[in-house]
Amino acid sequence: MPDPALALPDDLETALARLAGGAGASPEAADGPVLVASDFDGVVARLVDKPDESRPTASAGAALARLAAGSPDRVRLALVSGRRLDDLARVSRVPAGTLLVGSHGAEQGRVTGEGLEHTPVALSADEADRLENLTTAFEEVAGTAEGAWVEHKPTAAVLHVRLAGPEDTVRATAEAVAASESLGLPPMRGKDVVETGVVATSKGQALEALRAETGARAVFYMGDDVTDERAFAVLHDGDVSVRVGPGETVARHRVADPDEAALVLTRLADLLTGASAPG
Ligand SMILES: O=P(O)(O)OC[C@H]1O[C@H](O[C@H]2O[C@H](CO)[C@@H](O)[C@H](O)[C@H]2O)[C@H](O)[C@@H](O)[C@@H]1O
Repeated sequence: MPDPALALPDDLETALARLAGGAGASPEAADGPVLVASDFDGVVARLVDKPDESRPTASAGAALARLAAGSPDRVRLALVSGRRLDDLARVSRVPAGTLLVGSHGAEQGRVTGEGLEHTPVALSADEADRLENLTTAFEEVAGTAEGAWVEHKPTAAVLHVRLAGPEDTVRATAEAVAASESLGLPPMRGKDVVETGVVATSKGQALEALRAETGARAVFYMGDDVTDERAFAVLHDGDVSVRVGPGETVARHRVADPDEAALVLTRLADLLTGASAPG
């Protein structure tokens, strides 16, 4: 159960009710489910030092389970993450029926009763070469900064500096950015990470693909990082976008942290599954 002391801003409550087809919904908004899509780290799960140890907050996990169990005519659930897909399925523990996007859009899959269903990414020979060179460069950088380490993904390498000291962080980050650019690959700056991929993707493209796949009549998206801005940017009137935490955003709404994000998911579960949280 979310903290009963928490409350959502009135304009966000109104937007969620409209999205669900309640007060203020337009008459033509009758067909198709609502796609409820969310980022994972920093939203469904609090940020932690070791990505392997991330888990959904209890309230967010409960709300996701209710949304996944909702009628597919009314709601479809998706997580859209920078994590590799198999890692996202493992740490998020979302139930069958949930659609998953990993590696910022480079990987797509779904959770079924048998586990994760997806087609592994196939890199071209050129992409595989570039990934190997990039990974080698990032490993060299990490080797010079105590606490830094490299996460390996099917289409990207990530330099993590959350556990490095301030000076090492600045230097290693600059070196990883320079190494990426020297290979002709645009680096992404996330929260205590530099992430560089060899396949052009974005969470915005991924969200548009999910909208088409699910035949959604409206889309909800919530995220906390710069990569989520690409997803907010593809939303339009009738959709709902929520930024979690500080930072410039094009999202229409903002909540403070994962506790408030869990409250948003709980409200959506109340509205879209027609049942209140078990008390
Ligand atoms: O798109 P997201 O689901 O938000 O994933 C973005 C990155 O998340 C992970 O890193 C972040 O979370 C870690 C665990 O809390 C934290 O230690 C790290 O500093 C954060 O940047 C993940 O490891 C990355 O691969 C994702 O791209």
